[in-house]
Amino acid sequence: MTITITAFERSPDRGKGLARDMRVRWALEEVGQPYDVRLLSFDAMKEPAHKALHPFGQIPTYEEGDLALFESGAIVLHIAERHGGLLPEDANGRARAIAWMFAALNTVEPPIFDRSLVMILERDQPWYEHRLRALDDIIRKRLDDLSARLGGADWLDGAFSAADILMVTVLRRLQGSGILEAYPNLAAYIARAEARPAYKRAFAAQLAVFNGAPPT
Ligand SMILES: N[C@@H](CCC(=O)N[C@@H](CSCc1ccc([N+](=O)[O-])cc1)C(=O)NCC(=O)O)C(=O)O
Repeated sequence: MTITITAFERSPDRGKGLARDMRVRWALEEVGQPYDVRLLSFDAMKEPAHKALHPFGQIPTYEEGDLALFESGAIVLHIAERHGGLLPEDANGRARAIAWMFAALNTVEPPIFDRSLVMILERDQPWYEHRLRALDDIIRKRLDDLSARLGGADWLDGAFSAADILMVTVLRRLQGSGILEAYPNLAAYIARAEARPAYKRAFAAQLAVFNGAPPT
């Protein structure tokens, strides 16, 4: 059955793969599932047709037969549950991987995403510098603990999993901020993930959209 996801017609991240369709593309590439993409303008996202799929008028969404999903984390989990290779077979390992998925989106991503928003929307506000420093302190606390837990491991908990897809897409948003340089094992973790063929295919596909070329 055809899988269709939604993505920005023209991503504000200028093809850097920071929009949240990237994690869905990556998961689909990891499990070898072909997919179609419906590209949406900002205005189209707010139209009734899309809001019937996504109550908040955002991307990504995922459609397959009579299933329609929103929330990139839930979509990645669905892909991992429907296809092998992204979650451990054993029940405890699977539960731990799902805990790490929640950790990526609930514990690590919020201050990092807020930092992006502050830098875009609040740069001219009197509180900007203080707010940015406060967020950087929270982010460093999270990365201190994540770096200590990862140590010299390749992936968060044993084999590569859906949790690594989410965590790496969260951490990539810090590239260029100067924060990751203090965490060589996290930088190596991201590079390890970016070297995966499935990651490269997903990244190339979203970049092709930004460059206006039809993906090969
Ligand atoms: N929790 C939801 C959040 C979805 C979401 O934030 N979607 C964003 C795009 S990805 C977030 C995002 C936006 C921009 C950049 N960027 O780098 O420019 C990166 C990521 C969106 O549709 N925004 C339009 C709107 O809200 O009206 C999920 O994980 O799926």
